[in-house]
Amino acid sequence: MIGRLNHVAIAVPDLTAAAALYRDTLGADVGPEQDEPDHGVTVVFITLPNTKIELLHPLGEGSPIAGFLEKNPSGGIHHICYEVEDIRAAAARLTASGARVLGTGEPKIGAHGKPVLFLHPKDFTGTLIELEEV
Ligand SMILES: CC[C@H](C(=O)O)C(=O)SCCNC(=O)CCNC(=O)[C@H](O)C(C)(C)COP(=O)(O)OP(=O)(O)OC[C@H]1O[C@@H](n2cnc3c(N)ncnc32)[C@H](O)[C@@H]1OP(=O)(O)O
Ligand SMILES: [Co+2]
Repeated sequence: MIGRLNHVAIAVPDLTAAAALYRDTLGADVGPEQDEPDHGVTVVFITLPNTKIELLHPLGEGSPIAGFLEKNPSGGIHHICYEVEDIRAAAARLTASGARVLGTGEPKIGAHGKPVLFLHPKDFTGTLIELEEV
């Protein structure tokens, strides 16, 4: 069911500083800041030869990553995103296996304009998993 690793997301306390670190210190290909109000975050994508890094910062009230940054004030790896061919079939299979699909269970459109869903970290070895339909 899961395919390629689409991205690894890092929550950061200062998005501009983190983007500059990847651009200037690590010499990476760093994209622009992208507000994603429907997800309560601002993101910056860093394109690597074999996958992407997604820098995340809270946007607005009630951001789903605010609690994570309170617990990890320096930032930290927030989630990993795997690609799937059919996100609704994947969600149904996962729910049937007893895993929790977060939110309403309906996919939202993510930062790449594709449907995404999230799986509860407590069901997957303490790791927040995002699925993106490609
Ligand atoms: C623009 C879209 C973009 C894209 O790629 O397209 C994105 O990726 S958007 C990313 C931001 N959106 C989300 O993360 C949505 C899904 N996340 C959530 O719904 C919450 O973050 C949730 C429910 C996973 C955690 O929320 P919160 O921290 O407020 O809840 P709790 O404190 O009750 O946490 C429960 C339990 O889980 C542990 N936890 C929380 N976050 C993580 C994490 N990122 N990785 C691992 N574990 C996590 C937390 O410590 C609690 O554990 P406990 O032992 O009970 O203390
Ligand atoms: Co993501």
